Amino acid sequence: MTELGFLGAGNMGSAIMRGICSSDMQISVSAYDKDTAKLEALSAFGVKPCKSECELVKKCDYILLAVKPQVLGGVLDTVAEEVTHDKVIISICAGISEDFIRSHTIPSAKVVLVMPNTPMMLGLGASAISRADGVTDEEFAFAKSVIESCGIAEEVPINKMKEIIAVNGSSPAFIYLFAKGFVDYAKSVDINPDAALKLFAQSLVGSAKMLTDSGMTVDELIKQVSSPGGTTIAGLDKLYEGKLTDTVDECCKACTARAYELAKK
Ligand SMILES: NC(=O)C1=CN([C@@H]2O[C@H](COP(=O)(O)OP(=O)(O)OC[C@H]3O[C@@H](n4cnc5c(N)ncnc54)[C@H](OP(=O)(O)O)[C@@H]3O)[C@@H](O)[C@H]2O)C=CC1
Ligand SMILES: O=C(O)[C@@H]1CCC=N1
Repeated sequence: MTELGFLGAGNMGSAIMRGICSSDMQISVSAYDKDTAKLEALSAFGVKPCKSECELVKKCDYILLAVKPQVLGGVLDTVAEEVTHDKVIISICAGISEDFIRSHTIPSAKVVLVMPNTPMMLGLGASAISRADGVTDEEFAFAKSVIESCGIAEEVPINKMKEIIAVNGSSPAFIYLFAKGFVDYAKSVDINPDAALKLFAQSLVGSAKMLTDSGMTVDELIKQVSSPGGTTIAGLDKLYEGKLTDTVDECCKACTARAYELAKK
């Protein structure tokens, strides 16, 4: 049976493990985390705890790196001797490149890079995925199926894995901040914030479905809501005046710049 192991069982690692363990994938899942309480919680899903990073890497065919980028170099140095040519390393660490992983393990390490997002916790994740040279079609298909156990996955060129972070990895936070603006407004005009949050959240779900399923472009969808002389145009004018799309562009660029900084650590 294929052995998949997780280094790190925090927010993202545990979300992916729960996704796999609730799917019909016939694989053995193991994990190591410094916090043994996290491993105990996952044992209820059938995840086997390991006592060290090295024990995990030694036993597994696929190793999924789910620690913070800032500690990854040290973790890889610890396990480097256990990384062999037949193992596949799947990394979800923001900013981390295949070269970084290879420089801390072996030059020919097989690497799959993934940028997931927190909606994975509900099985509604959106992950960008890419493979470095040397990963076979079969190995890549396996890695993709692991990620797809908790949402959708889209292949992205490997040299765009830092740029994509703003679009799906970090964007849930940007969307939540946007939601906060609407709920705060509702409160300010004496509307129950819980009702407002439900209405705004359902508007997000519905709008997302329109984006993917209506067959219309983003501009056409905006126009469809904007009755001539109506309320939407009045609101949109303020967003254009505030240069919302320029601010989003700056936000994405800052996100990408930080990913390049993390890549150097
Ligand atoms: N959160 C997000 O929205 C996203 C995160 N990512 C990436 O996912 C990765 C994990 O993020 P996230 O799950 O949020 O972080 P968490 O802090 O929730 O999880 C990381 C876990 O790794 C543990 N850990 C630290 N050192 C080791 C070690 N040597 N061996 C094993 N486990 C260790 C941490 O323990 P302790 O807390 O005790 O240090 C923690 O439990 C990051 O690289 C991040 O860039 C990618 C996309 C989205
Ligand atoms: O903020 C971060 O660095 C991680 C990567 C994408 C979302 N969270």
